[in-house]
Amino acid sequence: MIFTPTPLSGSFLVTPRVLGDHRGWFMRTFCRNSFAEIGHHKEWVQMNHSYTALKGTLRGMHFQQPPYAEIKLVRCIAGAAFDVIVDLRENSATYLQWFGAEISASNKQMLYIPEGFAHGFQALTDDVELVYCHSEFYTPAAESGVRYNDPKLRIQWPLKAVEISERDLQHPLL
Ligand SMILES: Cc1cn([C@H]2C[C@H](O)[C@@H](COP(=O)(O)OP(=O)(O)O[C@H]3O[C@@H](C)C(=O)[C@@H](O)[C@H]3O)O2)c(=O)[nH]c1=O
Repeated sequence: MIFTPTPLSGSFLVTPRVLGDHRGWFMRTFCRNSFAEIGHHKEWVQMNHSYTALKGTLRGMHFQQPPYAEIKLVRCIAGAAFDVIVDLRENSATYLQWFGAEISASNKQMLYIPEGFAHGFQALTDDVELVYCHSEFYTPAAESGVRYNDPKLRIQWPLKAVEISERDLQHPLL
């Protein structure tokens, strides 16, 4: 597994080692020993899976408030997505900066998102499926978000945003 730091400290693009043979391929998507290299020691307590039908659909930007802040490990298993994180750690040198990367079923990359970040994505194809590992339980009372088009963030989404949920349109501006 290769951990490539993003410009936002503590977050990584994770490239699994794909072992191919005449049957197809095999890869490890999480290993406690490998992830210890980047200081990950928490347990995953929830795994989620979402399906997004239409290209251009945007979900985010989501996070949970402390004490339910969570680490997420996001992987795309069908289609492709532009995955985005925003650093919301007030004491961070990259506070309010964003980072985005294409994750897809074909590049098999994952994004490791520490606590203190908002996360969202835009579907780059129809029929996008994401799977998530979470270090905290879903806690509706702690759910929070920032607006995908907040002028203070100026996230460069690759496509016109469509099919945004009512909740995501209502997130407060920074
Ligand atoms: C996240 C979540 C949602 N739900 C419910 C709430 C709602 O009825 C339905 C759909 O939820 P949402 O509209 O929040 O789904 P979605 O917009 O896909 O939410 C996801 O967005 C991306 C960007 C993330 O980072 C994820 O952590 C998660 O917040 O599922 C759960 O039951 N458990 C969960 O863990």
